[in-house]
Amino acid sequence: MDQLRPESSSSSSQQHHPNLVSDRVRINGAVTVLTLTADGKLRWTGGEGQRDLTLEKEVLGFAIEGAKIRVKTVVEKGGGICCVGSAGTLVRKDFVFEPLNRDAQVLWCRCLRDSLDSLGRPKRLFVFVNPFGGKNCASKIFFDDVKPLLEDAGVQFTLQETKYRLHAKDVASHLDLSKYDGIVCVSGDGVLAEVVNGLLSRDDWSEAIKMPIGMVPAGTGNGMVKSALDLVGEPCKATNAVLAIIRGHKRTLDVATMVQGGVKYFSVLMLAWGLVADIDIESEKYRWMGSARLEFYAFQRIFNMRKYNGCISFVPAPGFEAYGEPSSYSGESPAELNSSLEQPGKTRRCGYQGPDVDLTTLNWRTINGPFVSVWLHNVPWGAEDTMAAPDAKFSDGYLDLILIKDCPKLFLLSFLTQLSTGDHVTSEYVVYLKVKAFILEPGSRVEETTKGGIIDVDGEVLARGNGTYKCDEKTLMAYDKLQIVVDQGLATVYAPV
Ligand SMILES: Nc1ncnc2c1ncn2[C@@H]1O[C@H](COP(=O)(O)OP(=O)(O)OP(=O)(O)O)[C@@H](O)[C@H]1O
Repeated sequence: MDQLRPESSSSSSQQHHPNLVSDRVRINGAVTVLTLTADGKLRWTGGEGQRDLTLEKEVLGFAIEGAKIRVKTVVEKGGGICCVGSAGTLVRKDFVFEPLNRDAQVLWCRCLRDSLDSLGRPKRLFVFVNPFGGKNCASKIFFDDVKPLLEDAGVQFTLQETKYRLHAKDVASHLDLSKYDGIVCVSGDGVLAEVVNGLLSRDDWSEAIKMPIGMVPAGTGNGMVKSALDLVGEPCKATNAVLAIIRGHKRTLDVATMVQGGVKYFSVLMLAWGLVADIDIESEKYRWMGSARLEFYAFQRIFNMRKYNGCISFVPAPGFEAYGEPSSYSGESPAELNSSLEQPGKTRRCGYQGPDVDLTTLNWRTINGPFVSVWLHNVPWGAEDTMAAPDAKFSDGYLDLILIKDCPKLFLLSFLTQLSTGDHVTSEYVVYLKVKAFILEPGSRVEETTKGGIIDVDGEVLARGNGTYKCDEKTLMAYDKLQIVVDQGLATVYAPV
């Protein structure tokens, strides 16, 4: 047996990679040489010439079956060791080999185990499944696509179906995180936002928020997972999303802290006020239409275009200082913010209180309304078919602001159709810039001054003005001035790199 000692991972950067183990084994009844290299390649010669599997990319795990070893892999249909089908689609495929004696089997298992362990993949995951997200198919997605891959990879998981709104937040705020390597949301963006809010509400928030969060698309929007997969050109499919989690690659993600008085909310995806919020939230009336409700209601909003009074102030990112008029900080002073929850009789504040920056010293700019649409975005995609902010980055420390002050009604048609490509931001009616901090002062509709608008954050209603859809429902914040500051890379998500 040509066996070499396992070498440190630093050797993987060398050009010639020594073998961890190389030995004669039986594959499909024929004896051939199988080699595991120190750079993580499993290589053999079969009937069709030399074959190889990359541990990092294709191998999920392995299992002992009598004298054989079954290697669980995922390969592209039409490539790798699978022969038929359309390229780009990932399929599970087993590769079975039989070492020629018991000692060799033990050695193969040890080397495969050590190699897989050195990849730093998660071993224990806490999985949320929202059975009512999207088209109510999250449970099916979990059992058909997620569970088999986790089992192939030997990942232990604890499954929690969400039973009510904010259930994921409640669980994340109390979960014993020492038992898990990551949290997974088989859901839309709403549950992801709840998990982030739960983690940041804990006393140990600074450690808790480092817990990697994985996303599997099973909601209506799925903007975060679409953004993560699209960055590397992968399709927004459950299999690709689960593989990103199993492989354990991570990215940091900016978190926006929204504050109004003593009330806080942490956002990871977007804030919309005006056109986009109205379409997103008010189209709920037509939920029975399925996804067509958005287009249907968008037409109503275009031909009956609303404008909103109000004002926005922002701290521009370097290079965007020319937008708006210079102004000074008009939000609550740090002292005011602190005093709002520190009165006698109020409970002790726990959890993250937002970034510790002196907003009064920053370079504020202001734009006065009316506005057709105000939209802040943290990542490029707001939904699988909506590239809201093509220049947005996961952790650049800024939110992308997409602003329409005024425009012809018919422009909104092209605006909405161009959302699928991101071309809308190049329009003469759209202002597109990056901001570090933001103050929204939402006002009434220009045409019906007794009515206000809706503030939509990560797909949920943060605040509703008078006379809006479902305006009697309680919301976390009032339809009033609110302040947003971005924390660079505060959260961590599983994402292919
Ligand atoms: N069992 C439940 N009953 C009612 N609401 C729930 C339940 N579980 C989760 N939710 C709520 O559903 C909301 C949306 O969840 P999710 O993120 O999965 O989907 P989405 O894409 O954001 O929205 P959509 O519901 O439109 O698909 C979240 O606010 C969450 O709190």
